Amino acid sequence: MAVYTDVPPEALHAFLADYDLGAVRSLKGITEGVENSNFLLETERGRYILTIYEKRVDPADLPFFLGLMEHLARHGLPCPLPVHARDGQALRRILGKPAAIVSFLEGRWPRRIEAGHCTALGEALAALHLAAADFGLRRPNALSFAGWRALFAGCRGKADAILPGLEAEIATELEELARLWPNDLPAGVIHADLFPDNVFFAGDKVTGIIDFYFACNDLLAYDVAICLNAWCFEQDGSFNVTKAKALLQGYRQRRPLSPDEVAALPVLARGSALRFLMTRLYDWLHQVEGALVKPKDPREYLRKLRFHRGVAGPRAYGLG
Ligand SMILES: Nc1ncnc2c1ncn2[C@@H]1O[C@H](COP(=O)(O)OP(=O)(O)OP(=O)(O)O)[C@@H](O)[C@H]1O
Ligand SMILES: N[C@@H](CCO)C(=O)O
Repeated sequence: MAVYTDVPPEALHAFLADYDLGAVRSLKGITEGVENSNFLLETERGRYILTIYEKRVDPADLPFFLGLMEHLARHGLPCPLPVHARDGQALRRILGKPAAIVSFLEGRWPRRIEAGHCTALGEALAALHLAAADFGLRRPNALSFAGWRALFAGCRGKADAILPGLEAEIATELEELARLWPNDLPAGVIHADLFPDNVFFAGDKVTGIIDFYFACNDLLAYDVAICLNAWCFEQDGSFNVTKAKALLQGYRQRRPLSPDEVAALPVLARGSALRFLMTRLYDWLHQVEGALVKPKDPREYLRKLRFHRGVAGPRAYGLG
């Protein structure tokens, strides 16, 4: 459930008075998502999403996120287009909190992932990387090594309650990855959280890419590795090489991967698995009493991490 802020009609009317969106038809809270409050807003002009940014998003990052969505949408990517108020600003305030209105995107995220979704996803991801190449703002990845170490420090002495030996395993992994991490691969703006619930489809066609609130500058192939983790494992934990092959083929059709990027995939996939293991572990161990959001299982990402640690090389992902 992600509606943390209640919007009384008077507040909505005062807020919308600064836009050219016509009269309000309805405002409905959207229960999916966890970070922000999202509403489906219908006005005389059409359908929009109103997002109120809650505590976990740093307001200083919002110009990057909104600017990136606008840049990508203007380059033909199916991303939310921020709506500017009459003063020219897309980032405004409602009830004392930062807020923005963006265009509504059609389609549904896939509940059952097929290889065809993975091909289209790969193409869309490569298109995003290419289109973002001339985006002017920068944002370092807060969830890279320093971020992982900070999360780990916050879990010290508690991780083994989830699985005996987990703390030592993470400590070793952090050390190994720091030693193996490639620093000279092509870098640029990445989405960094392109999970199935952030990609809308109509059939096999991508109609929407949302949730840019982890986007940042990092290695482009790291974004591919995030998608391998999020899209190519089955419910029973097995890795589906057909889906991985489809994803990589789709990506490479638009943006070829260099031999060094291919060779680095197992390490990047380990790092990406560790990133989601750490955020999930932290959230699991710091659950707020009475919170409406059920934390996601960190063990899913531990299993993925172990899989990538065990692969002999990039051939495991269907690359010849
Ligand atoms: N532009 C859009 N068009 C259509 N639906 C949208 C759009 N943006 C968001 N939604 C809907 O709102 C839901 C929540 O959005 P989102 O995933 O961005 O929430 P969040 O709380 O910011 O993120 P998180 O997934 O990290 O918790 C989505 O699953 C989708 O149903
Ligand atoms: N996609 C993340 C949560 C939101 O960023 C996860 O599955 O852990």
